[in-house]
Amino acid sequence: MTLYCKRGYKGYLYLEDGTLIEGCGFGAKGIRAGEVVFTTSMNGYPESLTDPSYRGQILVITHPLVGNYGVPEKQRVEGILTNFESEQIQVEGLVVAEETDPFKWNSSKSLHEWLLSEGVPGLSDVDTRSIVKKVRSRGVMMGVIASGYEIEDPKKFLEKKYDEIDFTQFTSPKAPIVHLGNTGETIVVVDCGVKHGILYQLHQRGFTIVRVPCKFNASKIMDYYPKGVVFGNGPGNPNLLQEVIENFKELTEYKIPILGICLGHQVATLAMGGKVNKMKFGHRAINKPVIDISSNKCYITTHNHGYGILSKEDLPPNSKLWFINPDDGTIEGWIHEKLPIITTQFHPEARPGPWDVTWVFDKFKKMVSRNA
Ligand SMILES: NC(=O)CC[C@H](N)C(=O)O
Repeated sequence: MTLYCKRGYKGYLYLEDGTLIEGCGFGAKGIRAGEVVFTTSMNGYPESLTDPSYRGQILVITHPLVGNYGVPEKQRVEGILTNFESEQIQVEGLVVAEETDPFKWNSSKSLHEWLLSEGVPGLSDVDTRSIVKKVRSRGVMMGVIASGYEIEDPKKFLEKKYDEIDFTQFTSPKAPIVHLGNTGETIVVVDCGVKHGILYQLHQRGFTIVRVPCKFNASKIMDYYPKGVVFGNGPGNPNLLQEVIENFKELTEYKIPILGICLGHQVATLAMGGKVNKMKFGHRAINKPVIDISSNKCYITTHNHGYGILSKEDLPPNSKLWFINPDDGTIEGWIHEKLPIITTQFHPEARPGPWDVTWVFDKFKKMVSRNA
């Protein structure tokens, strides 16, 4: 059967296990390598594609039709984006079953035009379910995506392994960035590639936010006289971030309230003596259940992680299990018993996803005012 490609060019996905998948190219013509991961989110592609945690990854969206509500114009509150998670597309490439032109009044461009304008290759008209089945049974693997080109020597692109690259060098700001609030209280956000959804939740609670480069040390952080510190999400393998882990440890000497989210939760775990390991294929979706052990309530939450605390034995000493994932038993959050530290592996800010757990930010605010 001949493939009709509406953008006029073909595309390919090569998987590390030797599989070659042919489809249609869209977005920018180009070839890129990355770890192939999938999300089962039904919506929220503007947020997912701009989430810096996806740096170094080729994202497969399992929802069968992507692009129908287009791409909005950027909107901001006090410099914080309210409808994207960062300034640019972060994924290395995008794979979908079908991409479509938009049918929405506030769309400024199509998914195709957006990828084109940002130089990101897309692949459509492929069986995304077969890719997911492979990734689920073999575990995540590296891949090469090509749009408008054939992949002649895929191995050439696969010399570097995702787990060995510190992607925060691409996603962390080079100098501090300030977003003013109205309470006079400052929170420092250690920004390894923080989602604007996290900044927005902090801003809504009145804090002035100082985003500092990922590797800022504890005394430089304390120079801002913060009331609390947030270690946010970010890309790649947390075990490579020794400097950030050391800074976290030093910061605990000040006994300042700390909230760790996703990569921040992993850094906190490693700093406090726990273990974080690679998962087989991770959690990426906007409908993942977590159980709050303290209340026995289940919440539906947003996830995007490929590493995690895989069992209770890997929790840091002196920490109390807070959230657990009932699907696979992995740890989704802990509370320190002696220091004011709380962490979540999931994303309490959602974006995209349900806002069931934004109360985690209220809990952090209470910790901050108790400490004031
Ligand atoms: N969203 C995140 O912060 C992801 C953390 C880490 N890069 C992981 O994949 O597990």
